[in-house]
Amino acid sequence: MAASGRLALGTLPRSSWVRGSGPAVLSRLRDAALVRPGFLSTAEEETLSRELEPELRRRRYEYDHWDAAIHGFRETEKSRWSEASRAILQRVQAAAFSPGQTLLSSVHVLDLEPRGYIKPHVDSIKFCGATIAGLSLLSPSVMRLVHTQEPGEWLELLLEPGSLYILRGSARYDFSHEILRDEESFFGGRRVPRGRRISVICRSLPEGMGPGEPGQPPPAC
Ligand SMILES: O=C(O)CCC(=O)C(=O)O
Ligand SMILES: [Fe+2]
Ligand SMILES: [Mn+2]
Repeated sequence: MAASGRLALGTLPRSSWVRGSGPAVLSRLRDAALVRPGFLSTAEEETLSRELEPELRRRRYEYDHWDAAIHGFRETEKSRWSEASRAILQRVQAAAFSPGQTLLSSVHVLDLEPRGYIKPHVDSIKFCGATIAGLSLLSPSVMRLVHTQEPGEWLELLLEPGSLYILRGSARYDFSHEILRDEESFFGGRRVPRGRRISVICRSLPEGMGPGEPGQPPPAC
């Protein structure tokens, strides 16, 4: 049963979802890089994918931008949501953001095809604030964080469908993040085969920028 399966997830240790180069980085990022497996019920996953599918299907997958961080993707910035999806996004906001943080008014929806992947990057500090929170749908994937100054320091997050990840503070500013391509998609010794993955990403505005001010962020963050 899906419901009992989801409950059981809560009893598994953090090491089932988060691996790292060592205990120091694991402990330092304990509150900065989080995964909440089973954050979405299967009904909520279906609500989101049903709503997103028609909008995504109108777009083409993009490839081969030599300087682009993301390959094999299509995306949209969505600001109008059904009531059911708004309730889900409110749960994300409550789980990931503090009451003082303002969110970008549109939510970033990214559809990676099975061969699609995201190269290491740090989200623009000009357009995105301290917190990034993402829901994963359809396919599991592995997100790797690598310290931008100390490449030996890394963390890997196993992102199952229905999970929520949160990157904030040091994990967001001092570490790059990437989504591994299918050939490299392992969580420790465990192969994590990549299929099509949709992510729904909420971000805070840079501190001191109001939601209605000029200089709204461009789609790519
Ligand atoms: O798909 C994700 O969860 C992350 C996407 C990402 O890193 C980005 O758009 O900057
Ligand atoms: Fe990113
Ligand atoms: Mn982006």
